Amino acid sequence: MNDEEDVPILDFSSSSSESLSKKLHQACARSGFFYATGVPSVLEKARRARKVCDAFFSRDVETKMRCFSLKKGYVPINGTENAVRKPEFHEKFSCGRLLESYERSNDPYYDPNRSLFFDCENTFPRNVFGVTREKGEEDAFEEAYSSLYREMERFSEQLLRVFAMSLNMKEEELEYFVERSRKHVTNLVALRYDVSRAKRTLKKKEEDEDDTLLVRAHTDPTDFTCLFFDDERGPNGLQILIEEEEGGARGESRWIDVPKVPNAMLVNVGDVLMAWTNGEYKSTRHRVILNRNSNNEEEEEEEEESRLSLVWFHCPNYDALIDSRDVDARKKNLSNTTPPKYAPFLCKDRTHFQQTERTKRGLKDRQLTSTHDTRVRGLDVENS
Ligand SMILES: O=C(O)CCC(=O)C(=O)O
Ligand SMILES: [Fe+2]
Repeated sequence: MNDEEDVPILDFSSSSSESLSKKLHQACARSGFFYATGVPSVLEKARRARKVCDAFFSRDVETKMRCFSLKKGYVPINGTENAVRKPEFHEKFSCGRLLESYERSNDPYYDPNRSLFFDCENTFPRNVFGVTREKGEEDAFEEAYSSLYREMERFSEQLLRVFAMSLNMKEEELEYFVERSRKHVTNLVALRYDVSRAKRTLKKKEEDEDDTLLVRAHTDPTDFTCLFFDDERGPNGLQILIEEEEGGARGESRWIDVPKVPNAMLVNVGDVLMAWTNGEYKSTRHRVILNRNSNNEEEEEEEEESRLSLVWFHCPNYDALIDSRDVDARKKNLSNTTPPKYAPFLCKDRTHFQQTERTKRGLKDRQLTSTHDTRVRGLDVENS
């Protein structure tokens, strides 16, 4: 199997098409990773958001720290603990739901005392501009970032409907996932990895495998995640673990590079959708390796090297019940269902935002991984 089959390209320009839903099913059941094309307005907004992020990250730390916030704002290098993305090699800007104040105050779902998902407001940088060359106009950070956020909310609804179609759900049930995501818990995160720093650290050490990673192997605690990369460099070091199919050598698996596809957005299935589909859709392990050949020596002397990815983490409503039997019961062909592998759970009990609460209670981070542990953490029955 080649990389293009492992990460197929799906055209979303006509989302009602049967062939899209078939291909989506294949992709999600095989590697859980695919590229979405035919989404020009998403890509245009992502390109603008990247520009303002570039402009923001290039500012000095003191300026960036004006919008410091561990949850919704800027986090500098070494600013937080994270078992997956190494804190010493990345800084980030994180943004949550763009709620109107009347929504916050009138709906108990958003009550900050009730949930830690909405207990903090966004903190946007001020006076950051990124020149969009084509039009010669300037974008303010908040405007560009929020407009991608809203576009991703729209695309997510479209995608959730196609997920329902691809699972062969009945016509009248195609809103099943959308309905459970009306008050979604989402984060749009800009991650800037300091590649030069990681390379310098690596040179000074006896390296082991972990030293060559910017992001350790993990699965996402979302229903799905979308990623945007630099047009020229592409996913630059992002790899996914392809497990040998049944009949292949037991336990055999191999890391493959996610191929570069211009004008496309990468999408991957997370743990929540895997549980919802009773394991039919795969939440595949991925990691980011330090691409040591990405700059030649001369350039390295002159230019600091970095890697910027924009990541849309999507989770359904925090009180959504994730129960594969409920999904199965809405399918056209009821005889195709399998006994549930995962105990039903509320979404809020599984997402990694919940780790803040777990840490307070002295519980281990579910994201902690090693190359030898079980493929997906936290979804086992006795744990729920
Ligand atoms: O930055 C990337 O390319 C991947 C990040 C990632 O997988 C994550 O944060 O979950
Ligand atoms: Fe991830």
